Amino acid sequence: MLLKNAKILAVDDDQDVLVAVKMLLRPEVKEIVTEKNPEKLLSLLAQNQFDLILLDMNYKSSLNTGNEGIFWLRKIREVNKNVAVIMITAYGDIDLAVRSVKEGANDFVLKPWRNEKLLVTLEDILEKVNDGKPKSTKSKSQNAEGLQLLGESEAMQDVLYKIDKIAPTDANILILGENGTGKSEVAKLIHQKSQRNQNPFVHADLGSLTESLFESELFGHKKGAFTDAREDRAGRFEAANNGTLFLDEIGNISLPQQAKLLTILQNREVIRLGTNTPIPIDIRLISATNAPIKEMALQNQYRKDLIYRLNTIEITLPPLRMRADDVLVLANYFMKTYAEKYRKTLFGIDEKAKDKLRKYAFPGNIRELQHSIERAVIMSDNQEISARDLDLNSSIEAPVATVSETGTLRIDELEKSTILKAIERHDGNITKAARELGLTRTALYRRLGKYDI
Ligand SMILES: Nc1ncnc2c1ncn2[C@@H]1O[C@H](COP(=O)(O)OP(=O)(O)OP(=O)(O)O)[C@@H](O)[C@H]1O
Repeated sequence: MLLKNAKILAVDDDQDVLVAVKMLLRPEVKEIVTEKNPEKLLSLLAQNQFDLILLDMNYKSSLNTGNEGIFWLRKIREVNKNVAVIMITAYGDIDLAVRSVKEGANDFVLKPWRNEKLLVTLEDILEKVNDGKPKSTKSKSQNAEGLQLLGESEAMQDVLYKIDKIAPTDANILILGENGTGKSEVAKLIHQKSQRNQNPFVHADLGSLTESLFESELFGHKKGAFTDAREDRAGRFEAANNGTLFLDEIGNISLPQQAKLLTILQNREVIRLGTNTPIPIDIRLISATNAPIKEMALQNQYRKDLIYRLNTIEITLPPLRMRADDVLVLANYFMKTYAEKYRKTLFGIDEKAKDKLRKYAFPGNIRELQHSIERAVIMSDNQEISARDLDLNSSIEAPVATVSETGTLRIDELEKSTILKAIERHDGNITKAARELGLTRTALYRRLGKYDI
């Protein structure tokens, strides 16, 4: 169906939103009806044949949890399975919005929206509903540049869907997840799907910066500002101007560093070391950490105001052991990639090897799986990877064994014991232990510090 033939209902208790929708849609559609009170939804549906409903997720009169939106969505679906429903939501409710799509909404738009974007969304949905194509817009995992984020598990599909929705906005994003879960890949994908994709994507690993290097790396310096400053140099913030700055390992910085970072983010300008001239910066900020920064904030180890700045939208990447559906998908993908690299003729993974992979807890997550499969491909003499080719640390098979009485995974314990065993196996050789764990040496050293090993 074409937008100009559509009859649309907009329900929102914010009169300003309704006026804006009316002004935008009146010249574009056959009819636009607006309603402030969601209680009137059902009678409106009984009297009219709407093609599409724009439905707010929050109504001020009731609890502000967004659940009212889902409540009304269900009511609509009880009486009409076909009408297209687009939820209107704020950044803070994005998880609920993703849930609403599972509950039968066709899509959601984030407030405040760009008018052209809203019109395109409406056109797309109306066209799909009319064509009888699947109602919800399932996420594509690959972008134009070919960066591939695989994952068929529900958790990963949610993440991919969220990425599609938030990438075009300029909102700051905080990515949480254990090591090797794909945080850097997600950051790159968001950049590539954003409107800044023609501009730089700059990665700054804060975990590997010493106290003295922190400022000059991030903010730049003037020649002579300190002993080693042999020439003027732009920092990562400047390098990322008009593009995206990815601050990795954001949980690993000291309180004074947090304060400096916060100032830059608030002022949106940097001052190179050794100068007094502020340089304006226009960046989209993506940060990532495997540290529990919200808990750290409760113990005053992390600044709440910085978390607030970094975190307009949060994406949590689940550990691989919680995404059983993805293990074999990823394993097959890595097998093909490495078979090509090492010129091996491999057609698959045999049943015993699959079983071994399914049972293993993967403390190093996707990175560990990737390294294990690379090794297996090199080791393999047959046309399939066999269990023998997979050198997994059998002592940490069966993740159930690590579940505590409260039902939560004791990840730290699991991680610590895995590290200790790897170091023991390699007679204290950190490089070899790091390789086995699928970590960089720096990352392993950080963990040694963390666990007092
Ligand atoms: N969904 C995915 N599909 C395919 N490959 C993936 C996926 N996620 C991660 N990878 C691969 O797994 C490896 C680890 O990913 P990445 O470096 O993004 O993890 P990370 O969470 O940033 O790790 P760290 O916290 O240690 O920096 C990379 O080689 C990446 O290409």
